[in-house]
Amino acid sequence: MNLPEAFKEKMKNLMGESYQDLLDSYDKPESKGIRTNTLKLTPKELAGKLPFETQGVAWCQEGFYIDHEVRPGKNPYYYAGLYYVQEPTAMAAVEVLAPEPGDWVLDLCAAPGGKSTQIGAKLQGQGLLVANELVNSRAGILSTNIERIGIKNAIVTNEFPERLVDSFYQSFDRILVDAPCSGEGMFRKDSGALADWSLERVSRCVGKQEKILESAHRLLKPGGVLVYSTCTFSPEEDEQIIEAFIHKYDYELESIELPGIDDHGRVEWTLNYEQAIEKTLRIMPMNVRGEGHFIAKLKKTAAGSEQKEIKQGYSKSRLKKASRTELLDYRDFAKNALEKSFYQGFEERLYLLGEHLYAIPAGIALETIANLKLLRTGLHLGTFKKNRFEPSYALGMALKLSEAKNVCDLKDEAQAYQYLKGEALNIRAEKGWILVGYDGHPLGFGKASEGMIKNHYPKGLRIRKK
Ligand SMILES: C[S@@+](CC[C@H](N)C(=O)[O-])C[C@H]1O[C@@H](n2cnc3c(N)ncnc32)[C@H](O)[C@@H]1O
Repeated sequence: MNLPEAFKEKMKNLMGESYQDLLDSYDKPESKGIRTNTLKLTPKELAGKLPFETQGVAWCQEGFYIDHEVRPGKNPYYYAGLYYVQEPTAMAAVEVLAPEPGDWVLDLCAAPGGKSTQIGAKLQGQGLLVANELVNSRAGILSTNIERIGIKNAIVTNEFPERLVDSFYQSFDRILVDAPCSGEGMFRKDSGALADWSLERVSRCVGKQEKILESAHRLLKPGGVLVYSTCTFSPEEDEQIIEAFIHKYDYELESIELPGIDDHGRVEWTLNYEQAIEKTLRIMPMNVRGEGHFIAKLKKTAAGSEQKEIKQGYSKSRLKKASRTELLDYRDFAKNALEKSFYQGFEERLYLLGEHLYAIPAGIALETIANLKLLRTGLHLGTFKKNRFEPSYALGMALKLSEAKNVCDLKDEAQAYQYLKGEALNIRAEKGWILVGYDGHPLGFGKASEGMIKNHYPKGLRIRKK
């Protein structure tokens, strides 16, 4: 691999004897992985269904290595949201974050959503996930991934991290900062990171990371956990930034124990020889089957001294509580198409954004999020069209087949592709909205009439060919 000279020189100076091992690792094939979506099934159930070989990932019970020839995005189970395609070492950061059902969790740099979907699965629908992404086009992809995985309790924002502080000052139990970085650990996998690399880029990344971490500090509850991760080797973006952070704010570094990874941050790569840096984790590609990462786990030991109140922006919000009459068509749909056990829990949390109906996550006060640029405010249930209610893709993916009254569970892969391509299905079913699934898991909605199921799979997601 053609590595930049300045990078090689820097790593040679830092790594000494093990430098050659790092160089050799670039000639090995990249590792590919998938992670089970435990909102839908167990790892064992998934492995039993897949048409390709899998091998467990030591540090993530839900993770599997797959052969580098396999194309996991080309399988109906992928579209059914049964797994997320994720590089195995990238699964480690959320294992360290270890969110629990009921937690309020913020993923500050979230797109395309590998770690957010992992957090969403660990929350099991309880608590709150705020997935934030600064770049608008990337935030759209994040939102679609969250929908495909079937996460009900997530808000997707498209903001500078500091803009979240007015709404969520010291609100989160756990925050992940999977920072934008110089990507040195991804050179094998991502030719863009290799082409863009320079020493100046490393310095620019440090500036961004410092700002993001400062916002994270203001957003985290006292006693809360902050996990910082990068996919780069440069000490400026790893050990040094964490050393400076714990010297500036009241945090303690916590030791990280992950099966299969036993390498730590280098105290000798810091500026002030902070011994606690040993508690951070380095994932180096010559020691582990996967790409390079750095992870630090920090506990906030004292409250911030700012006297900050959550801003009230309710009057500016376009989101409004839905009235009884506005909800008539939705209620008709819900009664006829869904099991009560699915929808009764969010009856009091129904909000309208224009013609779109959302069930916002429990515990969120509208005034706290009113001023934010929101891409998804919880579970998008559907859209009112000329006094009709049309269920959304997100709703289809958040349901179990057993929670819909009218269901067509396809067993044939060719028929599943027909649906995913946007074609009508020649199947006779009870008239009305019907949840179309493949092998026990939803793919999306259709509408049955006269011996046909009309396709309602979103146009933007349809696949062109098998
Ligand atoms: C390493 S990627 C995140 C990957 C993601 N966590 C995942 O697992 O799929 C970093 C993200 O930070 C975003 N970003 C770039 N500049 C940023 C900034 N100044 N503040 C916050 N996020 C930023 C990038 O657009 C990118 O999506």
